[in-house]
Amino acid sequence: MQRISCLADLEREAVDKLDLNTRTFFQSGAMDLLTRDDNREAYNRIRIIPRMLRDVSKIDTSLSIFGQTFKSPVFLAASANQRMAHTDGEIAASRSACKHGVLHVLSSISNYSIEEVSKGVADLTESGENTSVRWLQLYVFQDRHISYDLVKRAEQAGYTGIVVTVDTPYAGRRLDNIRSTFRVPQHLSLGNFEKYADGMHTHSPTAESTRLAHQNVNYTNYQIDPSLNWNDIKEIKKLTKLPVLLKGILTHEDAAIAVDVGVDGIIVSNHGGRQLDTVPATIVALPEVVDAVKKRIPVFVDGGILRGTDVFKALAVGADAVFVGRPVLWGLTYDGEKGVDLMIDLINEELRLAMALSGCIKISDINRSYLLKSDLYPSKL
Ligand SMILES: Cc1cc2nc3c(=O)[nH]c(=O)nc-3n(C[C@H](O)[C@H](O)[C@H](O)COP(=O)(O)O)c2cc1C
Ligand SMILES: O=C(O)C(=O)c1ccccc1
Repeated sequence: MQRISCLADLEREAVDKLDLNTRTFFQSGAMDLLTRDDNREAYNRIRIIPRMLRDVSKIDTSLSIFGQTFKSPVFLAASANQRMAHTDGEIAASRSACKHGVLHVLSSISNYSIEEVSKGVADLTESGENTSVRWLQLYVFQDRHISYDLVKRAEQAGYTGIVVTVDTPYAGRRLDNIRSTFRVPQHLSLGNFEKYADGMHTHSPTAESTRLAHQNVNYTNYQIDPSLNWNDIKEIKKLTKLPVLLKGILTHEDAAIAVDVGVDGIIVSNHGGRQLDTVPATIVALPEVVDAVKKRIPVFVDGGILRGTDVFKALAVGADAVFVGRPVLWGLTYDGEKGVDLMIDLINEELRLAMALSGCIKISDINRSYLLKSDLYPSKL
């Protein structure tokens, strides 16, 4: 077997290992996969303009967000059901993030619960050598009490941010999942909802949706509330002192409203091309969001990031940091926690090299002057 040299190698190895059901769940995007694939192709169309002779013998990839410092700007995105990739699932991903000094976002639809993941990383933080920074990704369910309780549980379990996903009032139409009749394996449950399966919560995502998920009925709707709107975001802001971020913003208009209602951060995302097909690639949508936000709150981006140069380009446009989604699943599938370690090491090494070869010594050095201007789409402006 050849050595894994980059995240694309890791993807190939992982895809070879997975059964059709899981592989299709991980790889799928909405309809014709145009946005999923465009996320990657749009990075390929951007050229980096390098500068020389700047003593690049020491490269510093550290940064700070909401007062917390990180060793690298490549963070781990939330994805549902990570135990489908490896039995250690979300705990393995979170441990790997912790050891590498990067952020981990736990999905609401995780197999291990909010509390189990906190316990699962506790030994790493005891020595004081590592700090574990975890945010909770929040789906707002029709039974609001459940979502609000998840926020409280996250606070109590030491999570330091709430990421509200706003692009999923309904699940996108993922044709391959429909064709292959996707199912969540019987032995997996949704860790966060076990305590609500008591008959009191008629819309509990466990009471109904886990059963439905096992039967392949409406698998991703999970009682997510399609009535979610800006007033709910204000309510969530009142509910918690933690920073509240919106994930799934793609326009300067929504970015401006988000800042106005007091949101603490924006993740420019099209859900890895899994929601509305034919929306723009996220690196194309990013400039107008960055320009609208004017550095008042941090802006992040995800979708299609696979190489150090992709990270460099996103930061050059103005993202504070990026998230990788599927690469976490490829790492987990390949070798659990060690596979995620490998994924993070590879992309960080590529980022360091991209910085050195373009003459950027620290993260704050990276800006739009390192990109060929004509490659930066004006978007719809
Ligand atoms: C299998 C899978 C499950 C996902 N589950 C969630 C989820 O539960 N909540 C959420 O906000 N985003 C979810 N996402 C979207 C990711 O957070 C992220 O936006 C996307 O994967 C980024 O694109 P990338 O995979 O190209 O890096 C999921 C993505 C995948 C591939
Ligand atoms: O598949 C997804 O992208 C996703 O966000 C999701 C949401 C609910 C249940 C399972 C997956």
